[in-house]
Amino acid sequence: MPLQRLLGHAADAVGAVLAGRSLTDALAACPAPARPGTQALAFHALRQLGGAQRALAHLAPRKPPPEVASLLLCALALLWPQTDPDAATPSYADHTLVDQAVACMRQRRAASAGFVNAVLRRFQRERDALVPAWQADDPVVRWQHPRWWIERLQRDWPQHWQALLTAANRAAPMALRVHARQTDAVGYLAELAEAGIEAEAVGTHALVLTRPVPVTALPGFATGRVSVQDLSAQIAAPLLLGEGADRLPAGARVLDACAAPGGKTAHLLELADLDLLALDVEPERLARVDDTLRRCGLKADLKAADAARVDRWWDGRPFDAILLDAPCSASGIVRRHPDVRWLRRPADIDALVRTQAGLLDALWPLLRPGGRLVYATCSVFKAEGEAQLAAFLQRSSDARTQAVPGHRLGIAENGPKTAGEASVQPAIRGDGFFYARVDKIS
Ligand SMILES: C[S@@+](CC[C@H](N)C(=O)[O-])C[C@H]1O[C@@H](n2cnc3c(N)ncnc32)[C@H](O)[C@@H]1O
Repeated sequence: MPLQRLLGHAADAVGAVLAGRSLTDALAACPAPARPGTQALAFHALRQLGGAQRALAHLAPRKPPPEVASLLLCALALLWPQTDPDAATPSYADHTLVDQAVACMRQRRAASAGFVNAVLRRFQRERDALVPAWQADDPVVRWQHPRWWIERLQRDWPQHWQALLTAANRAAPMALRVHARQTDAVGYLAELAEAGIEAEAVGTHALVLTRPVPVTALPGFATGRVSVQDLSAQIAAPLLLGEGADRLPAGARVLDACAAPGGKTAHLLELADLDLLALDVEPERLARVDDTLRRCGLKADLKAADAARVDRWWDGRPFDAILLDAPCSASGIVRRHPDVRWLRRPADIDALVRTQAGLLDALWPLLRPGGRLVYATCSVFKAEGEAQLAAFLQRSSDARTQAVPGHRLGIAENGPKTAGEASVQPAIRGDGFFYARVDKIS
């Protein structure tokens, strides 16, 4: 597919994000054959958006129309000098990029093609002086995140905020979970090798691919032999199930309160025979849980409901275990969703914290004495993790926790916390997550 077409689609996607839509939705509107290439360009543009916006404001003081601005932002991001050797950068020669951006603009809005050409060529000429100066005086340019986000990480993680922001701009590895009832990581590694796919086993049922592939290329994907799931997301099911004397008995009654698209639901059922109820407030998303379970040959009761409105869905029978994988800022998975940092506002975090607390308070009474609840968020913000848990423990006298594993930052400095994980290399660590298991005193 010619670069000029991909640039046009990427500009549409970035324009949609700037207008407040999610990148996932924006990419769904892109023609299927162009989607992988468009996604690579849009990911790159959003990972350099702080710098590209500063460059555009400097080079075009009079705001260009949105369709011109979004194309320029994509091209400026691609011309942005890359200082992180581990960053994933689409590699195009500068002159090809400029030519193709101009050709794209000529097709879309011929009157602006000369302007696009002038802005991009001037950036090429002046960037060696401009970029270091902007990086020195503006954290948004230096770290490519909104200022409030950087400040929150500085407050929460005074030792780790720089490593977190650097990691957030790298590509995420493709991690897999094999179906424990069908095979294990070592067995599946052999199947991958036969299919010519390079990977490393990083746990009994977990693997990481050297290079991402389409899921349809994975042996047995259609029949549930393998699923795509980040390494940190794979902590939830074993944490809820426990081990040894602490292991949940077969037939235990389990609630997965925020289940869609069903990655953790399937993992739980692959590892244990459970009487499991999976809820999600969004019926269309709940349908994806159904798809996941069918593909993996697993069964659960599914209900579309607001978990916090207990009177609308609970039959009065207490649960032995509850997984609350709560809605959150997604600040731990920005590697996979580079739009999230630009879409969120500080007030969203406060609202999410209130929602999470409401869910914890509504679900806790549904747990039998002696039961356990795992609270999880894919966030690195303490307000959605440590602080949320501390507040819950303070108002719940019958709750006990070891607060383990706590915040998982997805960076080497946050060291391995569970035995099976010691072999995972820093470069292939999981997403940022928070996990706590809370037990109800009997
Ligand atoms: C982090 S995702 C869950 C991911 C899922 N556990 C998995 O592993 O595939 C959060 C989910 O919570 C759902 N949700 C948000 N508020 C909810 C509520 N009040 N009750 C039930 N589900 C809710 C969202 O629709 C979303 O699907």
